[in-house]
Amino acid sequence: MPVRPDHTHPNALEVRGIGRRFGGFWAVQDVSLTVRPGERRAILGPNGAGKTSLFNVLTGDLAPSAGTICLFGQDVTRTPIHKRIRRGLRRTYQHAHLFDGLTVRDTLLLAVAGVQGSWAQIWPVRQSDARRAEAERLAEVAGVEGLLDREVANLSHGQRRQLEIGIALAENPQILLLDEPAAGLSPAERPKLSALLKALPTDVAVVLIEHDMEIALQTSESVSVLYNGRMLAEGTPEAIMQNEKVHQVYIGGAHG
Ligand SMILES: Nc1ncnc2c1ncn2[C@@H]1O[C@H](COP(=O)(O)OP(=O)(O)OP(=O)(O)O)[C@@H](O)[C@H]1O
Repeated sequence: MPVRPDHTHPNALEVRGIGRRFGGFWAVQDVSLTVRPGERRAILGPNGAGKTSLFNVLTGDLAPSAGTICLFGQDVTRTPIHKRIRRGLRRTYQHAHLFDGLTVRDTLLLAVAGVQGSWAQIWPVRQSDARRAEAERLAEVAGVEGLLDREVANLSHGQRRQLEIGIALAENPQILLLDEPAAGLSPAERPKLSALLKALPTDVAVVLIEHDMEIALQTSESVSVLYNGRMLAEGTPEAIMQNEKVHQVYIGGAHG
């Protein structure tokens, strides 16, 4: 029988002593972190700090070499991706996973129907008024409501990133992991993404990997800084801005 996630638990995500080794090299080492329901947390760190590897372990894309992961108090360290999804965890990737030949509306309808991966290219989704309404609601949250009939191939880079966030919000996730949503955006597209992140539903915990310091600090209430696979510092955006160690390895120009 499926275990129902307890979404009233004080911690949406609890990570203890997580490590991930590639051969003899620890890409992530002894990382612990707690995220409350609805919290907005940024993960910063220079190139190669271990941010994406940590995300991959949290989602189940990669198995950890050490440590435990709990979602709403339930241990999911060895739980496969699709079951973590059922427990309310979603992610976006650094490089968009979208199908160019579909319209924005069809892309969101498929997400609402729970159709994922390459099935989305061929799956005949049954449309109902409820599904159409939900797809339109997601388009609005993601700021692509004016583009519903446009083919994905004809979206700008920024619009694709917004659509990805809309997809990730289908079926009301409780924890959203966003892997560099601002990567590759033009300076003009960045404020729009920042506004979209700030306007995400307040009950959804958002963990965001971001190189753009301004976006990360503007949209988050807490920040974790990784360096060489380890947690270097944690705190409010203000505390992180003033942290000497963070200045040395990250703000001081070490990031790419
Ligand atoms: N599959 C892999 N095999 C071997 N080493 C890997 C693998 N994936 C990541 N690494 C190494 O682990 C370290 C952390 O990489 P990771 O991509 O997690 O860092 P990151 O902080 O996300 O970097 P970036 O900001 O550049 O995306 C790097 O040294 C990387 O080369």
